[in-house]
Amino acid sequence: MTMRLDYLSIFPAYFDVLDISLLGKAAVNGLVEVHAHDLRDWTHDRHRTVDDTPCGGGAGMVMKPDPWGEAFDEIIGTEPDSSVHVIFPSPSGAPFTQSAAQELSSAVRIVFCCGRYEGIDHRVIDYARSMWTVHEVSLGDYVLNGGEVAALAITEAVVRLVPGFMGNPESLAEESFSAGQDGLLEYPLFTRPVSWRGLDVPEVLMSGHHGRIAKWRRDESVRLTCERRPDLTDSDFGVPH
Ligand SMILES: CN1CCCC[C@@H]1Cn1ccc2ccc(-c3n[nH]c(N)c3C#N)cc21
Repeated sequence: MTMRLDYLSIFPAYFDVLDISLLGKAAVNGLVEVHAHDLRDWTHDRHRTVDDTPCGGGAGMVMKPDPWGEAFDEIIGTEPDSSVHVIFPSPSGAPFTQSAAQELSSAVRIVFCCGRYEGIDHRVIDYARSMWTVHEVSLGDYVLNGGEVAALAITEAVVRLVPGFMGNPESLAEESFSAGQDGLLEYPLFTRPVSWRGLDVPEVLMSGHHGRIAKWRRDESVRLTCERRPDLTDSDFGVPH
């Protein structure tokens, strides 16, 4: 089943990058289908206006609802369909998580609505909620200038989980935040040369003793998680005292 991805933005060129790397290969293999759209194509004035001053006053400009509605009609349609997932990146959205990426990886259709200025007229989101499955999500607790970078990050997190996308699906199981890692951060990685600029690969990893290697890796994951992400340690991971 091909996953169709649509991107609505006043900077559609942001999504040209999706033609390269693994994502480009996935498109070639028919796993995903990518369509980027210029929101200004649904304006009707000479200046192709997409914004206006905020009702109630305040700084900056707000994105007008009209172009979004007309773009929705043409790109998605005018009939409700809960199988269509519409994503609004927003600093006030719910944190985007690996489990959200996992859920979205089985979607047949995802439409990214990339706002700019101060944001999008809220009625656009309300209308979308009445028609499709809407996700207002945030990439993290910092401010970007628009939703495009978030849409790209979410795309990569989702598409890499689509069955058939990754050459070796087993590699997904050992990653940070994946279910198989018990919510722990990934352990440190090493490869050859064994000694580099006076720095050596931990001896245990060269021992060939799989049990000891597994214990070292688990201990390192617990140590790193306790140090860097105490918020993920909802229980005592048997932290070595
Ligand atoms: C700067 N400007 C005035 C303050 C409010 C935001 C606005 C810019 N802006 C407009 C649309 C839009 C969408 C997402 C984000 C965003 N920022 N940080 C995240 N984690 C984001 C996500 N995901 C920012 C956006």
